[in-house]
Amino acid sequence: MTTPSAPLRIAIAGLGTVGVGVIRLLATNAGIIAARAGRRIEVVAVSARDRGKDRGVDIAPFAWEDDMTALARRDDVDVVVELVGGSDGPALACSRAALAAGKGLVTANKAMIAHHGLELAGLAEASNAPLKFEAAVAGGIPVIKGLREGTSANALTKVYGILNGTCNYILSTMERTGADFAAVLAEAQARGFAEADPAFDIEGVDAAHKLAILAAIGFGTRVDFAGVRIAGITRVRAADIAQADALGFVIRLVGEADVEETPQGARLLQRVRPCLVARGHPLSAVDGPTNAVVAEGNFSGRLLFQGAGAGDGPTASAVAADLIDIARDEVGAPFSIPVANLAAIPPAEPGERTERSYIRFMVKDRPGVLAEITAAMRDGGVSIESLIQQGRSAEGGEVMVAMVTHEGPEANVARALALLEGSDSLAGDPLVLPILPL
Ligand SMILES: NC(=O)c1ccc[n+]([C@@H]2O[C@H](COP(=O)([O-])OP(=O)(O)OC[C@H]3O[C@@H](n4cnc5c(N)ncnc54)[C@H](O)[C@@H]3O)[C@@H](O)[C@H]2O)c1
Ligand SMILES: N[C@@H](CCO)C(=O)O
Ligand code: NA
Repeated sequence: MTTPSAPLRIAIAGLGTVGVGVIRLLATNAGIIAARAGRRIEVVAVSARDRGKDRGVDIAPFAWEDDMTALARRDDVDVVVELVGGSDGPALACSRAALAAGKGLVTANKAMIAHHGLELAGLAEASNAPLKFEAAVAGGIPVIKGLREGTSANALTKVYGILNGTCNYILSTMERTGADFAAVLAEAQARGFAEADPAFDIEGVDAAHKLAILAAIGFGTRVDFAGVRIAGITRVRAADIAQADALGFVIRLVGEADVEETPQGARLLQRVRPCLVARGHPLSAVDGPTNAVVAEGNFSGRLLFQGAGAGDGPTASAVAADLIDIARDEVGAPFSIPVANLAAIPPAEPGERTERSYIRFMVKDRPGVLAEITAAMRDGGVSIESLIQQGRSAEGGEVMVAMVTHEGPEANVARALALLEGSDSLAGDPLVLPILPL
C-alpha cells in the first residue's frame, strides 16, 4: 500500500486581488489540483497589512503573521507565495528570506523580478530551491512556460506583444466608446487590473518589467530592465485613436525585444512604445485586459500566446500552475539557463533601424505651418506617405496635423523633429508612433 504524499504547505504574503484569487482557486479546484500535483496544496499561513479586513474569503483557518519575513521563515512552510508587489520593501525581504531558508518562492511580482530576479535566482540555485514567476508576465497566459519549455529548442529571433492589460483596456475602450482616458483608467483600477500605483501601467514601466523578463528567458540573457527604452500611453489622445482608425489602424502599447548582430558584437534591443497596429495584424484584435505575446523561433516559426493578462482569476491560475510544478518536483533554473551562464548583451541603438511612423503635431492654425513641417521632414531625410490636417480652428487656435511616413531610418525622424524644436508654430511636442510591421 502506498502512503499518500505529504501536502505542499504554502504561505501567502499579500491578500489583495491576486492573494485572495489564489485562496479561492486552491479551494475551488482542490480536487483537480491534488490529482494533477500528486498531492494536496495547503495554505498554512498568511500575512498582509490588515488582519481584520473583510476580503470575502475566510482566513481564520490559516496562521497569521504580521511580519512577512517571519512568515517566510516558518518551519511549517515549504513554499512562500509573494503577492505583495513593489520591487523592494517587504516583498523583496520576504522573498530573500524564503530562498535563503531553502524554501520555494512563487511570485507574481514583475517589478521585483525585473530588478532583483538575478539575485533571487542565484539564491534559489544556491539552495536548490524553486523560484517561479509565471504570473509576473502576461497574467494567466503560460508564456514563461511557453518560452522556457515550449520553444526551448529554438533560437528566438524576436519576442513582442501586448504586455499590460490596463493600457490595453484603456486604449481599446477609448477606441470603442470614445470615453475619456481618466475615466477608463479609473474603471481599470476598479476592476483590479491596475498596479497599486497606476503610473507604472500608463507610463509603460510595468510592460517594460515584463519585457525584460521575457527577453532574458527568450534570449538567454541577463535581465536588463535599465536597458529597456520606455514610452507610455499618456500622450496618446482620443484624436490620435480616431485618426489611426481612419487610416486603418488601432493603437496598442507594444513591447518588443530582439538580438541583432552588429560589427561590434551582439546587441539587445528592448523597447515599449505605443504603436499603430494595422487591422489584420494578430495584435489588432487584442482587446480589453487581454495580453498577447508573439515569439518567433528559427524552427517553431511564429507562435502567438494570447489570453487574460490581468485580474484575480487568470493571475491566480498562473500562480497555482507554478505551485503544481513545484509539488511535482518539476523545477529548473528560474531563467531556464543557470544565472552564471546567462549572456550579458549590451543594449542596441535603434536609430539605424527603419520603420514607418505616424507623426502627430498640434500646430497654430496659420499660413506657412505645413510648409515649415514638410521642410523639416525633407531636411531630416523623412519621406512623407500621407499628410492630414484636421479641420479649422477658431482664429489663432490649434489644429492637428498627422502624417504617415514611408519606411526610413528612425534617426531621420528624430533629426527632422529636432529641426522643429522651439518653433513657435508648434503647440507642444509632436507625438511619434511607429507602425508595427505585419
Ligand atoms: N492584479 C493583477 O491583475 C495582477 C496580475 C499579475 C501580477 N500582479 C502582481 O501581483 C502582485 C499583487 O498584486 P495585487 O493586484 O493583488 O495587489 P493588491 O494591492 O490588491 O494587494 C497587495 C496586498 O499586499 C499587501 N501589502 C502591500 N504592501 C504591503 C506592505 N508594505 N506591508 C504589508 N502588506 C502589504 C496589501 O495589504 C494587500 O493585501 C503585484 O506584484 C502585482 O504586480 C497583479
Ligand atoms: N497592472 C498589470 C497587471 C498584470 O500584470 C496590467 O495591467 O497588466
Ligand atoms: Na503568465
